[in-house]
Amino acid sequence: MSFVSVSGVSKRFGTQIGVDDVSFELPQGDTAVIVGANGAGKTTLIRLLASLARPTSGQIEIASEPLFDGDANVRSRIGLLSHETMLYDELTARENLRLHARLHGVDDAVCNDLLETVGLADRGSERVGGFSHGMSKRVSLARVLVHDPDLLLFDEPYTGLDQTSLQRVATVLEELEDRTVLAATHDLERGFDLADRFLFMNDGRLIGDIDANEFETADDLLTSYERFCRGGSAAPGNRLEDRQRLHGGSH
Ligand SMILES: Nc1ncnc2c1ncn2[C@@H]1O[C@H](COP(=O)(O)OP(=O)(O)OP(=O)(O)O)[C@@H](O)[C@H]1O
Repeated sequence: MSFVSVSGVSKRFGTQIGVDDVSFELPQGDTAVIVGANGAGKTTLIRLLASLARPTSGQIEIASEPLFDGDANVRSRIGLLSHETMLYDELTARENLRLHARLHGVDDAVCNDLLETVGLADRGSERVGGFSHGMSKRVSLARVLVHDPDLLLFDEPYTGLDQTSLQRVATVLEELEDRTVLAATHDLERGFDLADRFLFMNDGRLIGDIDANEFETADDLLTSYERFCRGGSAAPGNRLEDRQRLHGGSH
């Protein structure tokens, strides 16, 4: 059964199209990775699912509840990791997590566990304002996990990270196996390690929705990405002729 249902969703900014008539279903526990060139609509789609923006048209349902104009509690089942850290610089890492835990009525104890998970157990008493980008991102990731959301949204989770933070973030994301995850990334190699499915976007449109098993290697994914997202040509799909095209006719 679908946990996320996106049906005919468009988002316009005046005459500018952000997302154009996008539809897909995501079953509970699946991870879909959104790929596409700059301006393809990835962030806009993530923001719509996080209910930070309202679609111009179309419907979004989470756990069979409408995301807009329905029970607002559905929003507490969503966690977003975006470009903004959503942290208070003047508070310590642990205080930031505790504040979020209290807002969601979650026991504080989880905060220390999550600092451990993101590799910052020994830095929890330091002000976040003094942290590097990578460390702040790791605290943000811990914050997103505090209330144990059912749907996790990640917008470019790997961008600008040092190797230690990159490795840690990648490991945490790969271990979220039972969660429903939608992640937008330009990092095709890490996206390949994460995805059950790939959503290819171009000019706001969903031009392909492909099972990760269709790609044997990250290079296969890159080839398709170059062909469909950069070239902006025909949409890949799950039909046999598309598969043959994606794999150069070898399957
Ligand atoms: N607030 C806004 N006002 C006007 N246009 C916007 C706004 N937000 C996004 N857009 C436009 O919508 C389109 C999709 O943008 P979006 O940021 O979703 O793309 P993206 O795939 O996330 O790109 P990137 O990889 O560069 O982050 C772009 O043409 C962008 O200029």
